Amino acid sequence: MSSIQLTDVQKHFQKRSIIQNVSLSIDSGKIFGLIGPSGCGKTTLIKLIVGMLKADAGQIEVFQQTVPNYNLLKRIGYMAQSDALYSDLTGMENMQFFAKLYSLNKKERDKRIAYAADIVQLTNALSQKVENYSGGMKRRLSLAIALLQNPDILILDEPTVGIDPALKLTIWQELERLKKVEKKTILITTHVMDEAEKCDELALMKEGKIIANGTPTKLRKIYDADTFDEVFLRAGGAKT
Ligand SMILES: Nc1ncnc2c1ncn2[C@@H]1O[C@H](COP(=O)(O)OP(=O)(O)OP(=O)(O)O)[C@@H](O)[C@H]1O
Repeated sequence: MSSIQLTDVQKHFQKRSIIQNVSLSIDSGKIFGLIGPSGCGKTTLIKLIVGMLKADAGQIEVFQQTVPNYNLLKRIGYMAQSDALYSDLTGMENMQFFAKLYSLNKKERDKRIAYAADIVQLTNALSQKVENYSGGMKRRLSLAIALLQNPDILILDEPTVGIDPALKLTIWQELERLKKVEKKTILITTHVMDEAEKCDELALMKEGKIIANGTPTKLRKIYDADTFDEVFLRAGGAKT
């Protein structure tokens, strides 16, 4: 069953067509990767799914409900590409703020904050002000906030940028666990080709269109490529 369904979605910015007739179905309980060159429209597509942008044409449904829909907000955890954090507050204060926004009660709040901080290994840094965090720490805090409300769908825009390989591994292990054990649906954008390999399904975007989709194995076959770097380069028209 699909959690996210897009039908002929279009979006323009100042008469420039950014998303062109995109149709896509994302199954429940899968990790779905959106890949493609910088500027191809991945973030725009994600913002349309979250309901932060309105499509000019087409239909977007999440759990069979048309987006935007207030009831869906609680069911979607969204991690944006640019961190939306309060830099003069501590990590803990940021987490508390968002947990209250999601209407979690005190007991749930404490439990979810402890869980999310542990996953991104920020427990010991929660008393520091965010203005003193490194770029990677801010990304980790943003990811923790997306995990806070225990959403059915996690939408993560380049979640592992600036995060070291060991922690990246931990985060991927948790994403796998969330998928397998908690049956979450995870939509992720990435430029990192070894992460693309870890997704169950992928959509390859170019200039606002989805030019191929399927499992990593299928995409490698389509582009007659051994690695995902090759898929990416060949899809972009590069001669390899
Ligand atoms: N609010 C906006 N107004 C005008 N143009 C925009 C706006 N947001 C995005 N764009 C343009 O839309 C195109 C797609 O941008 P988008 O951020 O969706 O790409 P992306 O694939 O996520 O890129 P990256 O991988 O670099 O994050 C770009 O050319 C960008 O400049």
